[in-house]
Amino acid sequence: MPSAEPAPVPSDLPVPSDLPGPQVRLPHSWDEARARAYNCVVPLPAHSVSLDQGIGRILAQDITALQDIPHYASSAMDGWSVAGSPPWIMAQTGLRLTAGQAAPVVTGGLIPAGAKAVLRSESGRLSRDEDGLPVLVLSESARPGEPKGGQHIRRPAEEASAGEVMVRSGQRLNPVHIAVAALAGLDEVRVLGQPAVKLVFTGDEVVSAGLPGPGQVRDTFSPQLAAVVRMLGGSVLEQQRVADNLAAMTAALEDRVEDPADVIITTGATGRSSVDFLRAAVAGLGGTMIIDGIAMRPGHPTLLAEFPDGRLLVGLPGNPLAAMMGLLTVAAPLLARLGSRELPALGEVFCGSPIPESPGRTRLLPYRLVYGLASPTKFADSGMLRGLAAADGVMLVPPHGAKMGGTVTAIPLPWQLP
Ligand SMILES: Nc1nc2c(c(=O)[nH]1)N[C@H]1C(S)=C(S)[C@@H](COP(=O)(O)OP(=O)(O)OC[C@H]3O[C@@H](n4cnc5c(N)ncnc54)[C@H](O)[C@@H]3O)O[C@H]1N2
Ligand code: MOO
Repeated sequence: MPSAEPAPVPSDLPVPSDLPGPQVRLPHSWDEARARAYNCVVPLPAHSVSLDQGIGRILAQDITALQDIPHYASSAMDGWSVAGSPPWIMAQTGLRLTAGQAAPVVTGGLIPAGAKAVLRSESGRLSRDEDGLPVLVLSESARPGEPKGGQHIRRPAEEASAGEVMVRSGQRLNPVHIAVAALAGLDEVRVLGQPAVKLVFTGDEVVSAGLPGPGQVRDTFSPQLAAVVRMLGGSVLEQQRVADNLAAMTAALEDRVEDPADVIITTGATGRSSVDFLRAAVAGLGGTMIIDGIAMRPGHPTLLAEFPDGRLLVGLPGNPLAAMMGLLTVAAPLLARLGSRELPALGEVFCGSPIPESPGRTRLLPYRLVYGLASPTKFADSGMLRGLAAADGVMLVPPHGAKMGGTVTAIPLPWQLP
């Protein structure tokens, strides 16, 4: 007898589409999802790091000179510290000079008290006076009037006075700023918090080298995601591949002391079929969904969840372009807020071709600017990357489409930002 009940779905097979098609309303519009990702967290606290760890970080406190820089008068030339007019007799090193005395000095060396100038070695020569005593005289190559008062002496506080601000808070620190911090007398700098990110890639069919066989695909995430996450302000702690099963994903998402990530970004397994185990792993670890599906294409399965210990998870779809669009929509604002930065600015472009409606979803289309007009690139299906590689930005086409010549919002690409 045929049963009235539907046949049970074997647990190892994908459930046929209960994923959102055009008829299913996804919980968040693109704008809502982006705002939610920014607003669901607070900035990580500022902290002190050693100077070498400070490069590239954003300064959370002015760098102030702890003493005068330089803090003593020093010579800018190899030669002699001198007082009064030539000839000079040699004084004992370390003692105060009186008029008519000189003492040898090297570049950077301490200028003795009483010295009025430095005579560089080319401009002086050792000689003897009428009594046969050694004296320093001007050489033939000395310039007229040399040495002038204060010549070749680096005065104290010439570069900064004690207490003077040398680098302002808010500055992204380059290597020279770090050298200035050392000059100011600091051993550490206080910087804004920076989210630490762990990347977790799924896909048993994914191969990381060579040519993939039938049913396999070459990994397009590990070569690029860490770099893009860094451009978005995250520091990448590690990248990990996990097998396509619940236990492996659960283990990768568990909190570990040796792996203190603020944010975990996963790729793949975002579908709602029984083989897509990401949601099950999040639920099993007591996680809460903050964003579970976005009315956008590609990238609609992108999710954002929070674990009970405060760690965040961004789940990106496995399709390569969809993942990048999820990254720009959810990870970019999340990392910006955690790192105390503004919500990344959006731009506007003029649309170079009419784009038909697509009810219920925002389309994210990589575009190229041609004569000032933005035209969608080719090769921009969800599973492709060529279109994004060639793009000048990504257009946000609203559900009702766009007219040729009309303005549309555009997301700048992280690798094209100044
Ligand atoms: N019945 C339905 N099926 C699917 C729907 C739907 O609405 N109904 N949506 C499709 C869309 S849209 C997306 S996006 C994907 C999301 O799938 P997952 O996040 O579960 O991703 P996977 O199934 O693991 O992989 C999808 C695709 O991506 C390839 N992939 C994965 N990792 C990599 C990598 N490192 N490098 C290159 N390519 C990768 C993987 O081989 C698959 O081809 O679901 C659709 N299905
Ligand atoms: O919309 Mo899926 O997210 O095509 O890639």
